[in-house]
Amino acid sequence: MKILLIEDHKPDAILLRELLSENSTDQIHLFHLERLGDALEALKSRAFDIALLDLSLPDAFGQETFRRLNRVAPSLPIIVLTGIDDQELAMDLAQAGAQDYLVKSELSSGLLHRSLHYAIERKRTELKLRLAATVFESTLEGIMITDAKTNIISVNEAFCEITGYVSEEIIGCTPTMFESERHSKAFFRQLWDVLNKTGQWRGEIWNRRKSGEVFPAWVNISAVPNIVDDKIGHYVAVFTEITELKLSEERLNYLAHHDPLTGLPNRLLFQDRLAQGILQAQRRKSMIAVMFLDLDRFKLINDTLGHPIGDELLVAVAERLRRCARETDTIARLGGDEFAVILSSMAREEDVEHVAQKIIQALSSVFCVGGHEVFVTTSIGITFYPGLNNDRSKLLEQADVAMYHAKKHGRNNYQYYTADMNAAAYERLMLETNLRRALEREEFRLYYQPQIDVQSGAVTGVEALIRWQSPELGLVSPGEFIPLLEETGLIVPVGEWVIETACRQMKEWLDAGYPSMTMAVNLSARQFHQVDLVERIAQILQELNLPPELLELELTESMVMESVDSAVEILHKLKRMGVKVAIDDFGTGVSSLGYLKHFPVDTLKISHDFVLNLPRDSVDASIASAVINLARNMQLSSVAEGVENAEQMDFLSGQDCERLQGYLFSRPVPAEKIAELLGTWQAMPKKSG
Ligand SMILES: Nc1nc2c(ncn2[C@@H]2O[C@@H]3COP(=O)(O)O[C@H]4[C@@H](O)[C@H](n5cnc6c(=O)[nH]c(N)nc65)O[C@@H]4COP(=O)(O)O[C@H]3[C@H]2O)c(=O)[nH]1
Repeated sequence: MKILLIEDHKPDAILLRELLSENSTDQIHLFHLERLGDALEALKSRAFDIALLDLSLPDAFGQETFRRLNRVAPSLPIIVLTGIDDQELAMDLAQAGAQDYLVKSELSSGLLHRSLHYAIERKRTELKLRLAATVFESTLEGIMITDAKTNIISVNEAFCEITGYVSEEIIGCTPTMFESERHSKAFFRQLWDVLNKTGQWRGEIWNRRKSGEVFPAWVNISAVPNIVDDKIGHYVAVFTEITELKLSEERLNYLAHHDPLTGLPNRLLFQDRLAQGILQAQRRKSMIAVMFLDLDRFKLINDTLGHPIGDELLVAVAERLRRCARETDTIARLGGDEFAVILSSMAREEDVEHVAQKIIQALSSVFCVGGHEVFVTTSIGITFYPGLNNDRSKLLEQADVAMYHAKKHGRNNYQYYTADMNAAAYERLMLETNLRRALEREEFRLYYQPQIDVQSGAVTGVEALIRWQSPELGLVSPGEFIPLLEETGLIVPVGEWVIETACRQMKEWLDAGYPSMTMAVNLSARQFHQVDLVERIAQILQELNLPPELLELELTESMVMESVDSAVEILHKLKRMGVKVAIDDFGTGVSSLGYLKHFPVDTLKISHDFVLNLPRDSVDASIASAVINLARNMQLSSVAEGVENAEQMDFLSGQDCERLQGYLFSRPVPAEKIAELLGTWQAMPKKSG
């Protein structure tokens, strides 16, 4: 024990030293100083367990002596040494924080040792309590302490702040004063059960503030046993208010289920409501209707007036739609300009007709958006549950298919899903529906198949071949969807996308330092006769700063023969621009060789139908060599496609076909693979011979 003795009276100091050394079980280190100033200085560099302080020193006297020492060392226990007449003063000092006082004339060794131990212990407890009180008052968590009967005996400042009461209004009451009525009796029963069994309960409780507002808090309640009998003496509840947390949780939840633009439920919430609606319809033996709406001409408005106006229009449409349905119905925005409605608990099918008409009517009046007056109409598809097909997962699809029927029926009308929209017709319609969206959703991909120059064995060109990466159907080949694109006219925008994407790709390869190659792109009949085709191509090439001769457009004979005059005109325009033209599948069509000389084309492409059985099939062999010869004589290039084996390759290169294309060299592959191929191909030996 390290003791600081501050005593100027030498005999007293000697006496104390002697008493301390008597009967001591502790190791005593006594550090004796006669002046307070010296003691204060010593405290700066040394630590002591306790101080024994005489109140009359040469440089300090009375209460002041204690106060100065206590101020400098507030955690040091101090025992005051007094004379017999100073007892009153000593008691005052005990009040001010001294741990004990000893009358010098009454000192004994035992008393001194007991007092030292007691003083040190008391100071330690006092410091601990003071720390606990500081924590209690300064913590951000609200703390409430009750007795065993749940009468509140203490609350901290934070608790008052959270609840809005002052402590006097709370003390003596029970926690029921905060009840929010958000929890059942069973909830509290279980809380008490757990608390009494385990001594602790943690969870979320909604309470009520003085203002009446309810708020959520994370609460940790501990049962504190009495020291004496180990029975529960107090309950301590610590409250962390989580209103902010709850709000952000609710906000996140809202965002996950709503369309941020219109505030309407999104597809996820729609599906959820649909599932609930179906269950309810089953229970109540009632009916629900699902409507699928798409705005006619929205894309046009969006493209011409810009996206911000398009967005404004969607918000206005959502608002009008909201007014057409009841509280219990759901109106959702599925994406883009597509909306869906669930009409719940319908008594009769005719009710839906009424709503559909109301919607058409509501949207038919002019919209004023961004200073523009615009008109939109809507096509609506309707289906029912229970209905023709009780497959719940197909309800939205059925309404979607019916909506396309409405579009086909001249838009601005509604159609019910009917049985004849199923099976093949349904499949086809679904395909069409999905194809319509594929471009917007960026589901088309271009694959590239290399063309090998027979002379050098190098890749001198690629053919761009479209694929559709459909989320529902997987990777679809063009044979399955090009005819439908043609039929619906969608081939025009899709074809333009193909040209642009292929050109961009070529530019990328050139910029990356690969040798320049021909990019062959298929054109469809409808695209070929598109009025601004040549201008569009010129624009794309110019924008990308690409040499036009690197683009080779593949046409079929029938496309050119369909209307020869206009075809010749277009071909001349392309020729003037410098773009190359190949006749695909040459020999399979109806072209008269006589016409060929009028057509400014650059390449004849031999169909894989003729390549397939080379060289054994003598008819195919003579057609293939005739086409190659014809090309050579007319100074045209020749390409054979569908080369799958070495015999075919040998025959064709033997006939001096210029370029070969087929699985023997590579299947059509994504662009990255071509880059890889180009890296290795140049080093490959020439294939023929
Ligand atoms: N059996 C066999 N087949 C081979 C071999 N090498 C290549 N092929 C396939 O033969 C087709 C050649 O294209 P195509 O005659 O222009 O015939 C194309 C073309 O007419 C059309 N097409 C493809 N992409 C487009 C496009 O972007 N626009 C238009 N309008 N039509 C396209 O779809 C047709 C089919 O395209 P794909 O399915 O990609 O089929 C491609 C290709 O994958 C081989 O060694 N053996």
